[in-house]
Amino acid sequence: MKKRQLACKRIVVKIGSALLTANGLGLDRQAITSWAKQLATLHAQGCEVILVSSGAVAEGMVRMKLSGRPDNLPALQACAAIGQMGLVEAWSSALLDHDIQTAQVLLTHDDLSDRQRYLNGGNTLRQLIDWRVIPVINENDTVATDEIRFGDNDTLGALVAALVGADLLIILTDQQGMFDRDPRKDSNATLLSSVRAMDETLFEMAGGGGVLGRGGMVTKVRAARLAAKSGCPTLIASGQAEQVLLRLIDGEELGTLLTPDADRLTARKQWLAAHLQTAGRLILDDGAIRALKIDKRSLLPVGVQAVEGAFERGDVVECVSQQGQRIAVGIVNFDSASAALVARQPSSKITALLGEQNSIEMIHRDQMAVF
Ligand SMILES: Nc1ncnc2c1ncn2[C@@H]1O[C@H](COP(=O)(O)OP(=O)(O)O)[C@@H](O)[C@H]1O
Ligand SMILES: N[C@@H](CCC(=O)OP(=O)(O)O)C(=O)O
Repeated sequence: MKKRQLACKRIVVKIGSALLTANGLGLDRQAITSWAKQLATLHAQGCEVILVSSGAVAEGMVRMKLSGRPDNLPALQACAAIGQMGLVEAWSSALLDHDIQTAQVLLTHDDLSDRQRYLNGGNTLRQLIDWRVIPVINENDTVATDEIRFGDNDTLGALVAALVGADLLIILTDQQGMFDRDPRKDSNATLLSSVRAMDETLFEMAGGGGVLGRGGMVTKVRAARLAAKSGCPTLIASGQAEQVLLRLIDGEELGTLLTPDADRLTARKQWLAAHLQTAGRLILDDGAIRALKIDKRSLLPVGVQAVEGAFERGDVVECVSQQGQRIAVGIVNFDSASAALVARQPSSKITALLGEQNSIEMIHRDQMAVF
């Protein structure tokens, strides 16, 4: 059997409302048990898994015995708050059966567009991953208004994949994958096996969602394009297919693969180069250059000899050798004054110098492009 070659050390798995909520009858606990078992197998194989799970509103509706989705915002948000309890409880107990801890992470669009909160969110997720915890992420529906909401969790999944530098985004839904037209409307629709995420014609084939889902295939294509910009491929597949996650990770040609045009490193470099102006420079010693170029590690303050320019936490800075040779660019975790204070200092001294910090790295590996 032909197999796909996919990197899958760090994966984001998004499970949609249409799939999770057993046709509007509340959470499908049997399905959750099955996905949790597959996630546990991947976890045991050393995979780092981040889950983006919808279903709060649908579960809230069932708990409140509502026959339809509320059409006013406070009722919708209240439903999400009620249902989110059931959602995290279901995932937490299903994964705990495999001795895996979970963490609830609720995000809004604002959290990921503000550079400080973007960095904090990324650092927290990385800490959870390092502790081998599976984060269970959803939109923070109780505070999200139209201006700040993602609306669908496909977009959230893609932004999380970019945030943590995932190797792969898997979107599980109620169809076998992406078809050349909506299979719900046309039984002659053909399943696409592999496409370029940036192919514009995909939008002509992607339709809207069902009663329970929010975005349909359009938001999944948009999500795949967002993920592709950070070099991450997306798989869209049926959550109902037997052992779907294990088979996808094994490379079986299930569902639809949406491929990025550039690999992760190139994409990250392009993104850093295109979107952000460098605001300052860090002069590195030889040990730090070796750590970045050969050991592929994060940049620690101890290897920074000097700090040039005025920058804020979250700005992009250039890392250069003492001879001025460009080594890397990346998003810095300290402002220039703090960076100057901790430069040349061991990590153990950082809290004493700056107080409790969200991160002790000057630039995290995931936020850096090395030349
Ligand atoms: N080209 C297409 N291929 C597959 N599904 C499509 C396509 N266009 C529209 N859809 C619809 O998208 C739906 C899945 O999206 P959605 O209802 O938002 O689910 P989810 O909650 O899983 O995100 C499918 O049930 C299908 O009707
Ligand atoms: N945040 C919402 C999910 C939004 C939603 O349904 O998105 P999707 O699964 O992409 O169709 C909830 O938990 O109900």
